[in-house]
Amino acid sequence: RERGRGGNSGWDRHPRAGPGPVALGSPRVPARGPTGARCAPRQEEAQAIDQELFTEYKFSVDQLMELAGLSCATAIAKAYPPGSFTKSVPAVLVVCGPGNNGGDGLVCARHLKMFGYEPTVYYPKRPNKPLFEGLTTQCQKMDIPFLSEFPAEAALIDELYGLVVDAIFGFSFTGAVREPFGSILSTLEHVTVPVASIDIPSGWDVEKGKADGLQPDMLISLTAPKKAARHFAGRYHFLGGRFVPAALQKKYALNLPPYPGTDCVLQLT
Ligand SMILES: NC(=O)C1=CN([C@@H]2O[C@H](COP(=O)(O)OP(=O)(O)OC[C@H]3O[C@@H](n4cnc5c(N)ncnc54)[C@H](O)[C@@H]3O)[C@@H](O)[C@H]2O)[C@H](O)CC1
Ligand SMILES: [K+]
Repeated sequence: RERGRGGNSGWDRHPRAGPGPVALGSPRVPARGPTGARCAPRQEEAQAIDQELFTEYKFSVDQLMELAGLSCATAIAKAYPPGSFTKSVPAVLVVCGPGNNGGDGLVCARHLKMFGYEPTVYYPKRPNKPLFEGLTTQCQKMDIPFLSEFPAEAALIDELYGLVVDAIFGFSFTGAVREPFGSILSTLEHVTVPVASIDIPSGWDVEKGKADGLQPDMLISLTAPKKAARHFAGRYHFLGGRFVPAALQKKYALNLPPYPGTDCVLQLT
């Protein structure tokens, strides 16, 4: 399947409410919306908002991760409904990293299973913490397989799966990619099935992006699109993580576009 190039999502210049289902293969053109919005947290700012949600607003990580992962599965179901897969089953490979982005991936995998997909998880570096152990057990108890090795060839991923979820790194990624994630990302850069990245395309500098790095077909920005999102050129850009209280949005001048109705995601492009 050819991966779309929808152009820069332009969310920072033209944020909008963009409800409605998406047909695979029909890239959407960003609508013109109100200008002057500023919803591009820098890396430290994204981390500060995250911390404030925990320390001042007394949310727990589990709560926010559940909402983040649910947003990701919901956005995926809108862009790639199970019936749009060309394979006999809607098989999805979810690649999870060592931090909270990886936790979002585990939650996303669980909800994808609930939505009728056949997710498989690859989770090579598992933190020794009850939260991640619990999320792993939940997936295992739901008959979600965990791979013991990453497929060596991109072609094998293309053959077995119709979609890859990139939950390797989020807003705390810095420096050069360390193994085993360097090899994993090199393989993922060559797959032809769509890649959906959670929060930030893994391996990208959180602010500057990475021109020769992973180029996902979908980006699900959580809380607010990060600075690097302006370099996203895939077809689908969604906003998820509808949990930032109005006062916090105001404090950081996030100027987020309104979510439609009771939806937990908003399509930006
Ligand atoms: N407030 C929200 O919007 C929420 C966002 N969530 C998600 O959490 C991530 C950020 O999670 P965090 O644990 O801070 O970091 P990461 O997952 O990005 O990664 C940290 C992890 O990665 C390792 N690491 C860092 N750099 C490298 C490198 N160069 N090579 C190899 N490994 C690296 C580091 O050691 C850590 O182990 C955010 O993006 C959202 O996806 C939460 O779900 C809560 C709500
Ligand atoms: K990611």
